Amino acid sequence: MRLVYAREMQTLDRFTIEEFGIPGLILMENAGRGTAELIVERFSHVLPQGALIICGPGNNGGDGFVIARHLFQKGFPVKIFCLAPTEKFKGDALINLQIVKKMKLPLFFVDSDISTLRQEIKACGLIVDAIFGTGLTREVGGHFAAAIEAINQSEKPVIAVDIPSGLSADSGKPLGIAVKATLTATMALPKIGQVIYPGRYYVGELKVVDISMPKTVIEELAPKRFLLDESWASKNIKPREPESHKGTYGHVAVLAGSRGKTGAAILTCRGALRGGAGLVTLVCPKSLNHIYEIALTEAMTYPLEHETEINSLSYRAFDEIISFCQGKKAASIGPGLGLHQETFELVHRLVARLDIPMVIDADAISALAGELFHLRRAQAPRILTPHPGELARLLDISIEEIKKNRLEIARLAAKETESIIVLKGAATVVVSPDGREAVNYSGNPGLATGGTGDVLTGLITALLAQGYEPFIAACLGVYLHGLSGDILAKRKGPFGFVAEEVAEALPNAIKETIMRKKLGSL
Ligand SMILES: NC(=O)C1=CN([C@@H]2O[C@H](COP(=O)(O)OP(=O)(O)OC[C@H]3O[C@@H](n4cnc5c(N)ncnc54)[C@H](O)[C@@H]3O)[C@@H](O)[C@H]2O)[C@H](O)CC1
Ligand SMILES: [K+]
Repeated sequence: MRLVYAREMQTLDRFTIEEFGIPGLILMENAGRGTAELIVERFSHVLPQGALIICGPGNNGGDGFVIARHLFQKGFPVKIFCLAPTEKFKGDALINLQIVKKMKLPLFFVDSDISTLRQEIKACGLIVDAIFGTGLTREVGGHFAAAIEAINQSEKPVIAVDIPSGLSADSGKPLGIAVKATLTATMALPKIGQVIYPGRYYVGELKVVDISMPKTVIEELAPKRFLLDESWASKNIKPREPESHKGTYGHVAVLAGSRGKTGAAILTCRGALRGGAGLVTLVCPKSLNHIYEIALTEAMTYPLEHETEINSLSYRAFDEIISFCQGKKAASIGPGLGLHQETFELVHRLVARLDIPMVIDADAISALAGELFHLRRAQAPRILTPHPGELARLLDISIEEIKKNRLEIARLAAKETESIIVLKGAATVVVSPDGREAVNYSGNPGLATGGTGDVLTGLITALLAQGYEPFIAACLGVYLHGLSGDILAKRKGPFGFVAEEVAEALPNAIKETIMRKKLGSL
């Protein structure tokens, strides 16, 4: 599903109305009817106590009038509270206000004194928040803020129309105050601010309402920005053909590990194996080989003579590594690699010269700080998987700057490095230099434990080795990795599971996603 900013949504809206001639009133009717049907489906147990629809002055309020009308038609008691006088309403919203007036639905107008509204909030079964949608332009104040505060204190089920009122559809931050919804019924497409933090806290469960915006409008005009959820993943995962063998799924080379950090190499191999690579070989310093021979069963090792005094790989092994990688389908480099100058020199040369797709993580990202031109000389796709600290070092900016707008900075990084950027965190974003981007919707804080990044690196490399197009490999890896964490959070608990288990749960995540694909095709 595509992800949009408010202004992009408004353009799609306008195009639908002006180019396809679908009147805004039809869109509003579909928006309101679809939301009313969702409310009946999910909240019929509290509807008999009455639905309280709170409307703002714009088309979001207009949606609210349509919802009230449809709930009334289905026999449920409704009460409509308008936070603006009739003369403030225009266009489709005004038309729907006049309809509910003619139908004599219970309709009240409030301004500064919201005492009546407070009483109704206490007495109702559920609240429909139709105050502001994508037209929110400034900090919420006055009686609008008081109403939102009363809604949040009510502990009633709250259905946000299009977006929780007060939440910025773009930044995902509240403009002063925002409704904390139980469920958000968003029109046509999810908005960026709903799927990143803190927006996700305010949205509750997110459901998309089809308002009959023509598919071609979305496919041709909507930005190539994707929400990585189970529907996206089930469309992009490829089930296996019966006539296949290890070679079909590629041989992954892992360049990782050094003294004291052998676990990172082992976890990367585990991620690659559980991610479906046909074969995995760990290229390692000879002095550590005996450790890996014991720790790794399904993965092979390729021990190298040349190593540094901290038992890390050295550029002196460059030629040998290049010849070993002939015929391999993809490589991981970085986890636990060490920060030795000779290792950094090796990273520079391999990133520029190794002509197979490569996932660059951890110490290999640190090696590229101030050396981005090696990436620009790359002869095959590069995927970088930094956490905010690593990206801050790579771009020589502060972590605060990254936290302020993760997607913006990831775009800058993709451009500067001419590589795909996976900026890990809540929520992980994937940005490609060709303009495609994605926000991950799976995962949870239980994944914030050492080594899960190594598993992700191996997993993405395995997907590259199986022939997934690099941007898809990065997105599918991020999604499956997060889903593994969700499976573990359900099965074991909100945190306390470890990286090894995330690798082990990958087959379950793959199964769930493929099952969903099969169901989707039924
Ligand atoms: N395809 C679709 O997505 C459709 C969406 N619909 C609904 O329309 C709204 C957007 O409507 P719009 O009139 O542009 O704005 P809002 O209703 O969100 O409200 C803005 C309204 O309020 C005023 N305002 C803005 N900020 C503040 C503030 N802080 N304090 C006070 N007043 C404020 C502003 O001047 C406007 O008048 C969308 O979200 C959907 O719900 C269509 O119904 C169907 C198609
Ligand atoms: K709203």
